[in-house]
Amino acid sequence: MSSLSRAEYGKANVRVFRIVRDGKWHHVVEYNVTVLLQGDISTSYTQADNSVVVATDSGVYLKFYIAKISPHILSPEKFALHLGTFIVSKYGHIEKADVRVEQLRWKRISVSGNENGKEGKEGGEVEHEHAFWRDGEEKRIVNVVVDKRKEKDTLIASVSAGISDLLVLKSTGSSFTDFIQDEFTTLIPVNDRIFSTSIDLTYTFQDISIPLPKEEKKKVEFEVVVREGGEGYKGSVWDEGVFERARKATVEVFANDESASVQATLFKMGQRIIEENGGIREVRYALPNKHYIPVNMEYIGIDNLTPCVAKAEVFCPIGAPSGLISATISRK
Ligand SMILES: O=c1[nH]c(=O)c2[nH]c(=O)[nH]c2[nH]1
Repeated sequence: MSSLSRAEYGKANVRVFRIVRDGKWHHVVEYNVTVLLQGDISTSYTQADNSVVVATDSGVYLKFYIAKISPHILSPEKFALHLGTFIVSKYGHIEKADVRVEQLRWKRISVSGNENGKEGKEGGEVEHEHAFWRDGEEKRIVNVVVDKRKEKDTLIASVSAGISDLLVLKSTGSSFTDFIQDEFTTLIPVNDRIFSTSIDLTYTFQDISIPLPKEEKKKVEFEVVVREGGEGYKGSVWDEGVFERARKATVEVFANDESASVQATLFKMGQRIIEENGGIREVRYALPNKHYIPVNMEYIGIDNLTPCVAKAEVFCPIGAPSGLISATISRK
């Protein structure tokens, strides 16, 4: 005997690009959007009953639709909430929408003079009105789960956000000593080493509750959600500053910390984000320790390791294996 214990489905990685025109001053966002749905859909698996299926293909146009109509499109958190809220309130039998948005990093190109940009200081650089460049593979990540099962007449949304694929490296200011020495230990303790990682950060806000309007339960207006200080609103999920503060805290601690280990630096990063952002209840990092191995060049008659390994100048970056250091830091 067997039974269906969990089911969710949807369309993954729908690519959406949107321009918002403020006269000649354009804003652009590019998102990869994934939405997975749960609800009263089990018969589609167990009885081949497609009458309960919102086709994943429709999911593509639902995303384009909200990208077109949402006044919140430039904020990935609000866009994700708008999309999730719209879906669970439109389809009565869909109880939960799990929305993931990855925002690619398009930044304004700076140019000399002020022909096509905001007025800058004479001879200085100005931001261009409508020209952008991709600033690496880094992504801003948002995960929103909108759930209408938890409480009667209320949608509960959990919101987390963060960063992925932010590659950083420092060439000193990092050591790793005093670790366990036994018959398996080959690593040499060092007071000075390269520290490089690809930052994967997730911070989680307090849950938000969105009251369903009494008369028309099927038609939740997103405006209910964004009303500042609304019921259940306890933090700064709407505050665009959170992302920039969390990013700055992460890279500043990385750069300035005299690191005793990836673990110790990670904890300091998380502590600073919690301290600086009242609406965040939890921070999680996953940091691969990307190894750079000093090269022994004796084979070709060159000394690269004197007076010690820490003074090496030529290194071989290693793709795999890497250490993987992860932790969650929570508000007390
Ligand atoms: O910062 C580090 N933490 C570790 O747990 C570890 N293990 C290792 O081999 N190198 C390092 N570096």
